[in-house]
Amino acid sequence: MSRKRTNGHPGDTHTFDLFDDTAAEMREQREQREPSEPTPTAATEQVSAYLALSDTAELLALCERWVARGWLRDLDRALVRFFAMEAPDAPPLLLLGAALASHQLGRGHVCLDLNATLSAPDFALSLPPEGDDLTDPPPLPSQVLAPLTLADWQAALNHPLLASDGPGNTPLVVSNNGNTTKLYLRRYWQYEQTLHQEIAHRLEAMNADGESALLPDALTILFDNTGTLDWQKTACALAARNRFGIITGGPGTGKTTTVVRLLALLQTLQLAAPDDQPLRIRLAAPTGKAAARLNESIAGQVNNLPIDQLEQLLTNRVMSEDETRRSATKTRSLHPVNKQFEERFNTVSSSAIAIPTEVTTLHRLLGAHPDTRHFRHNAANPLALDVLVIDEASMVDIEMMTAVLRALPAQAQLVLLGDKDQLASVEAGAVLGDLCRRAEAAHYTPETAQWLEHATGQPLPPDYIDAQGQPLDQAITMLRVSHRFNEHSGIGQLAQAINQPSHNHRPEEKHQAVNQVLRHGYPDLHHLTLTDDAALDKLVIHGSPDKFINGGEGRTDHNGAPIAPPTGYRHYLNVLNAQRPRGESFEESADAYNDWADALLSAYSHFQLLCALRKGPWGVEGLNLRIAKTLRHEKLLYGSDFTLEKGWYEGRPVLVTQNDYGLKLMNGDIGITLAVPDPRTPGKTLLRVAFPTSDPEKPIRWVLPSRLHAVETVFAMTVHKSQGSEFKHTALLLPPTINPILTRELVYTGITRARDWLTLIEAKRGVMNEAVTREVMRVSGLEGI
Ligand SMILES: Nc1ncnc2c1ncn2[C@@H]1O[C@H](COP(=O)(O)OP(=O)(O)OP(=O)(O)O)[C@@H](O)[C@H]1O
Repeated sequence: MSRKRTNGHPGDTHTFDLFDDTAAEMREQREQREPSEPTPTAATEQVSAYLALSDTAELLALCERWVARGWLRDLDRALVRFFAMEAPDAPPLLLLGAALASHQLGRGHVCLDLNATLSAPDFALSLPPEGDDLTDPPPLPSQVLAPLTLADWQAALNHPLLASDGPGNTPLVVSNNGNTTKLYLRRYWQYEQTLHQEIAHRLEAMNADGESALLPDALTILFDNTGTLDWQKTACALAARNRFGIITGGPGTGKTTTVVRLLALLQTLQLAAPDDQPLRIRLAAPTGKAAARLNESIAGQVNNLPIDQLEQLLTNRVMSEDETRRSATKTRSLHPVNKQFEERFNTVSSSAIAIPTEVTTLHRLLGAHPDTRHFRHNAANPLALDVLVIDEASMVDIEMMTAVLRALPAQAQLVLLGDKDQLASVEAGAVLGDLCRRAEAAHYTPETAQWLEHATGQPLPPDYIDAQGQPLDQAITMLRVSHRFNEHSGIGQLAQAINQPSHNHRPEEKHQAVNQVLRHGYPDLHHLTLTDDAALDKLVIHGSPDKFINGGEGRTDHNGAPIAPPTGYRHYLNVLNAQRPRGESFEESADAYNDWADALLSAYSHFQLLCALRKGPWGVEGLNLRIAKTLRHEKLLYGSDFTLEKGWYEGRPVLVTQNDYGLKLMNGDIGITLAVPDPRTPGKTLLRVAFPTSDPEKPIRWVLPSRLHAVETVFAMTVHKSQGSEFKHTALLLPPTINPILTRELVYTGITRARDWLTLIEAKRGVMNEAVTREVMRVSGLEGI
């Protein structure tokens, strides 16, 4: 094949004539085909594939076919159409790049990596869509891009109206770094630039707290000397030193525990300075569910803080200084925060060391304007705070993270908490994962190691010290010891085996490690390979406690408290029936109905089935209906097939899928549908959905089903939606065939939702092994900070 081509400069030619001769030949062949000829063969599809690179109309037609198949979004095609209209001389190859770059956003990537796309082109589209029967398929990207080199593609991206390498206002940005080329839509390139700059500025400006003479003593009060390297103490020290910090760790490694101590530490160091007011600290999480969970655990932990000892430390310090110069400080330092401050920041006590206990969502914190991308707080109207802590930061996408950093005052400190190995947000940008790529080996410089040893009294092992460490490395701590799952926990061991990065291990090694855990006979883990429907039905009804050692009896948690055996959905439906209030009037018996709903919601959190897919018999849609029918068969639910599939019925658990500020419901909230007395018709009932609130005065929000527009039944929940939640017994169902969505991150995220019990279900043996050796390819340019 001849490769006559130009470099696509508008001055050179108006058409990008890559493979021109071949394409012309092929077009001719196709035109000669009789209209009555049967459907296209592989050869004629190959013709379309080549034509798409030389002819804009052909490319648009191909995009159309991809959209019809669900491989590309309508949005992506619309963008390309628009570019083709605005710049008719745009090379088709540039337009193809734009379509694929736009498509990556819908799949979580902020840009298109051209090198990666050329080596695995079919990953650039949503292939294969669930349930596609693949008859008459359009050409695949691998067919379209087969003859292309990186240099060809780079040359085609050279179009002054549409693409530049950064400056200007072209809609596309091409970023060349060494041998890699990435194509961005400008907005996302801009987000990355802003994040880079904001984080780099904060890393340059260290906190005065890092120099405080009080730091080592305060850390000694907050952390017992265990004789081993305490990463939680290290995390607190580094976070106090830097204006930007990350604390990452798996489930139960003590992220919340650490951050509560960090807040006490920061407030103590602040009060030791002569002229400072208590810090204004805000806590936030990306979803309502995650915020509620942090709220709960923080409230529990704040009471265990050694506040008296920290206050004593402050008093001693003040007393030891020049009395006259410090007398004012003494009184002010230890003076409780005033009422207004307490109310504004919801601090826990009237102590001077004011620790906030209320967690808000990021949308609320920034002041989201419904239906726009804009927030009330931004660079021109920054947030009024000194410290912002964001939990579950792995779920924050690049757009939201940029909005947060833009709205943060320059002097304010940002601390991100999260599990770097979890699935990233479904929106574009795996910010936490990207920033933590080097967290495993720490890469602390000798200078940081020396400072840490002084602050914490702990020398760092040489493995974590690297003279080439980058500034960002110095602000990240990875917590490495799970306090919830010890070496006797199958959940913990499985998480660890799955989480070994594939580049360190051959797939067979990983399979072996995973299978060893599955076969070991851990008390909290059951591995189920489906051979018939009965086992799955039994699991969702009863939880199959008989499959666990001792029927799940006799286990205790790390604090010695007994763990109840695993349950299925019968558990909450029993509570629904057994504890139904007898009150005739919903209003007069409000407390009784609230207590009932509260007990029911708590019982619901004992079991959750998670799955990977949305569609098909192994996806949320198929499983929801199947489980509802199974529960009806057990006389635990009632309703026709139609009602169970599309309507409302008592016992229906629902998941909120979009924030609704009017109803005060957040994406991720779970509610349960209940029949309560109808105030207008005595003796009759009506359905209302009970949602938990964080308001002790009004613990349940009762909502009429007709007001709920973005909810879905949640007998089965996707792993993506389960992020930020945790269930006593989690059952993770993997479908029988491998699918691009099944990755190590997905399986890890699913199994770490389990608090006490995990049932891992393989619809067909072997899928788990395949899934755990496939990693999400995170494509972004967030590196080198
Ligand atoms: N250093 C420690 N020593 C003993 N127990 C600890 C320690 N740190 C945390 N814990 C306990 O371990 C459990 C998990 O801690 P925590 O909730 O802080 O972890 P986490 O990383 O925030 O968990 P997750 O996000 O998975 O819910 C808690 O019960 C906590 O009291």
